[in-house]
Amino acid sequence: MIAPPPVLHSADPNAPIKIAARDVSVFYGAKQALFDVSMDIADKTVTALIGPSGCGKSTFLRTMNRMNDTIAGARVAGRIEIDGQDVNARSVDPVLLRARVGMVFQKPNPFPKTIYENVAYGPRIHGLADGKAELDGIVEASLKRAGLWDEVADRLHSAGTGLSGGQQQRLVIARAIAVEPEVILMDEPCSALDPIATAKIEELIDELRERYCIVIVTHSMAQAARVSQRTAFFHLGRLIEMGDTEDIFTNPRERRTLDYITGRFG
Ligand SMILES: Nc1ncnc2c1ncn2[C@@H]1O[C@H](COP(=O)(O)OP(=O)(O)OP(=O)(O)O)[C@@H](O)[C@H]1O
Repeated sequence: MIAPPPVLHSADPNAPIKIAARDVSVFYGAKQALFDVSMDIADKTVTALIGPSGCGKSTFLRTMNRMNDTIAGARVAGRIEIDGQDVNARSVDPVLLRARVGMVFQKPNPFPKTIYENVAYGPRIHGLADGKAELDGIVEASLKRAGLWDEVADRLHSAGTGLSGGQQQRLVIARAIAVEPEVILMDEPCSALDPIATAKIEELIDELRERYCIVIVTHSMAQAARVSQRTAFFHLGRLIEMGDTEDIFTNPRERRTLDYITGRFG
């Protein structure tokens, strides 16, 4: 049997619940991809979603900021609350929701604009800055928090797409941070990166959890063990079990979880 990866950080049992999902199902046309998923996600914690390809991790992640709304034929049933507010309520503006619940994708996707504009765009359209000096301050603070400032301070007006893959991913994280999110969703944020860039993003995720609720989809169990405090294991569209990362990797309750983390399938 393959030994489970060592878990680096333990969960805080007192962390308040930020996101509550109840009986969430998702359909793509006639096909049901997610079945009655219920889960509480703690604030200021990194929660990893793991499971074999096609098990519904990304689909579930997208329910939290209504990104499934953008997929033709997708339908979400059940309830997702963030701080007690139903994210699917008619009164919720999905654009504002996606600022509160930012998202980082597998492939870095900076806008075809300068580094400065990538970060300034969101605060500008959401009216978060009163004048140029304040906007400059937000750009600098966001790039610093994303661990990128020192590498780009002297070229803020060059293209964001000219950065390395790892730098672009940190730029995208700075862009998400700039609009003062509460939650950051990450869908395999390191899968297009080399090991050094991956290590930097993982360090950053660990720093960011002091301020944000972070949910990360990852194919790498070693990564889940390194960055998360809570882990949810999905299989065939169902949540099989969720617990402290340490428990999931050392003492899972379910046979399917054990088989997955020990590499018997996946
Ligand atoms: N836009 C879509 N249209 C139709 N079916 C979809 C769509 N997106 C996902 N699915 C299907 O829904 C199921 C869950 O997919 P999802 O991408 O959520 O899984 P995943 O666990 O994130 O997979 P992976 O690890 O491969 O990214 C799969 O059967 C997939 O084929």
